[in-house]
Amino acid sequence: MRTYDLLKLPHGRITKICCIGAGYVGGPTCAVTANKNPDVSVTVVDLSESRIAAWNSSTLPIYEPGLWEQVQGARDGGADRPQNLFFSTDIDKAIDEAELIFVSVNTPTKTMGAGAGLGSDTSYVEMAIRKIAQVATSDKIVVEKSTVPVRTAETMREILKAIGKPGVHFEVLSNPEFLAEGTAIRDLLAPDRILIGSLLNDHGLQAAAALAEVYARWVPRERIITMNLWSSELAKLAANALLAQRISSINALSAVCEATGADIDEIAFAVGTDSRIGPKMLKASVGFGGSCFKKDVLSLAYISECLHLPEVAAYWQSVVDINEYQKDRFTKRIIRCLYNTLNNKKVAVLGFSYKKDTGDTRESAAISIIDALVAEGAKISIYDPQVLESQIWSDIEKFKGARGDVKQYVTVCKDVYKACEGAHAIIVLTEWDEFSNKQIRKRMDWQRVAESMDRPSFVFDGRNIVDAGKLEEMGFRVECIGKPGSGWFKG
Ligand SMILES: NC(=O)C1=CN([C@@H]2O[C@H](COP(=O)(O)OP(=O)(O)OC[C@H]3O[C@@H](n4cnc5c(N)ncnc54)[C@H](O)[C@@H]3O)[C@@H](O)[C@H]2O)C=CC1
Ligand SMILES: O=C(O)[C@H]1O[C@H](OP(=O)(O)OP(=O)(O)OC[C@H]2O[C@@H](n3ccc(=O)[nH]c3=O)[C@H](O)[C@@H]2O)[C@H](O)[C@@H](O)[C@@H]1O
Repeated sequence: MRTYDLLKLPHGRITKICCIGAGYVGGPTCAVTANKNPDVSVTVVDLSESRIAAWNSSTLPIYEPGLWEQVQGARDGGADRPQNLFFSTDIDKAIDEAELIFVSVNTPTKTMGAGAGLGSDTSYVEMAIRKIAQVATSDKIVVEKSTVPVRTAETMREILKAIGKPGVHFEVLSNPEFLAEGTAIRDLLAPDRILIGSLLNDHGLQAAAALAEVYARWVPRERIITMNLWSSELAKLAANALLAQRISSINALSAVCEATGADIDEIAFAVGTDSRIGPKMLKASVGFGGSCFKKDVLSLAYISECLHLPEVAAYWQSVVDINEYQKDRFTKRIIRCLYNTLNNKKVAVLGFSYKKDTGDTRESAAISIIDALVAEGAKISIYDPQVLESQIWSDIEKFKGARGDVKQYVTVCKDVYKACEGAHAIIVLTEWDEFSNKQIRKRMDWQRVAESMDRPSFVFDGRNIVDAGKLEEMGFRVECIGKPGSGWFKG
């Protein structure tokens, strides 16, 4: 076996990067990497022809503030910079040409077999690894960017060794991604940390150093952390589990607030000023969504179960259980306030994405809440400033509560006023700035909405972004998360 040695890299450093998976992570991370490393060629590949075509067009496949500028600069080049970002479906060529390959494919929750509904489905990762092993004719650094169960790198190493061509050496690194959607570009440009896990032998450390060089072009050295492979893999799951646990904790407290007259925003402020707790990720909500929190917490619970740690598994499972409880509690409150019948009542849903500044709807609380309201016979009109109408219909088709054609019960509106016209209730499910009546600019005209609705007009704020007092002055009855509602004695 030829030994892997960084000095054998052309120019002694990374000059060509390939990224397998042109999704929410692969696209933005590579756009920033290419911008910050103009002398490195970065090719993002995907099985999906339509996704690659979109990345090569002026309508990118995902909405993310600041993404267009990053993509355009490196993809199209200009007078002062080369073209060094490419999107392609020629996976084999990109793999073979690169010295470093990011694996950034999806790792959803398993839907069948052992661990269905809990464990991570690593089949896309394995498919990508097998492809690398089959195609590579020169040494490669293979970087796990996807979030994976701890010790996945061991499986990757085994497959690469078994299938790879004789004399070709692969070094596997873990380099989990911590960006959040909606702030992806900001997070990538100024990350809290870059985490690189490697084997702690010479080859592993050399490969980690090569990857660190790529990031060091824009990330201060002290923020580039290196550690052993397994710690790095587990640290990613741990970070998401702890963040999700904070949200479930504050949401559990919000139930206590609603029963007592305490205010969850005041509680979050009071505890968040303790420097040991800190203020972030303490915003009570209708429940966390997104493609990762639920998936990664369940994955950690399943790993714990497989390691014969049932108490640990139950602990993490409870984070997801509270999240489901929060969505259910909010839905029941809506039904109760609307006099226990929603039959044929128009309900306007403002916001369909799982958080603001993204068009992503994966695991959005809106999906299960609307499903439950449809089951009660409500007529739902949905408005979201970014989610594509086709995406909303594709999510709604999976409804359990629908009777017959779902289009009898649901309409998708391009105009917020049309969505609210004649409604008995408005439900705010995403914290888009325009829904807040606290903002001066770009906000919707709540007075206009008040005049167009049926009475009594309810607002259920699942994000605590409205000023309830002001809306009550306009005649609304307002129910927020973790706060006394309009019906409360305010003494
Ligand atoms: N979405 C997010 O904000 C974050 C996601 N992550 C993790 O990053 C990974 C990727 O997530 P997303 O980018 O959101 O997923 P995504 O679903 O948006 O993108 C994954 C892409 O990989 C492609 N793909 C799958 N198998 C392939 C193969 N064998 N060859 C070529 N292309 C293939 C798919 O067609 C898809 O376009 C996941 O493990 C996720 O947990 C980590 C941090 C943030
Ligand atoms: O692994 C991942 O995919 C990513 O998951 C999250 O990022 P993301 O899901 O994009 O967005 P968050 O801002 O964390 O929000 C997740 C959900 O929690 C909700 N949330 C967030 C914060 C809060 O205080 N309260 C709250 O309800 C959001 O509305 C959203 O539905 C993590 O924040 C990222 O660090 C991580 O990289």
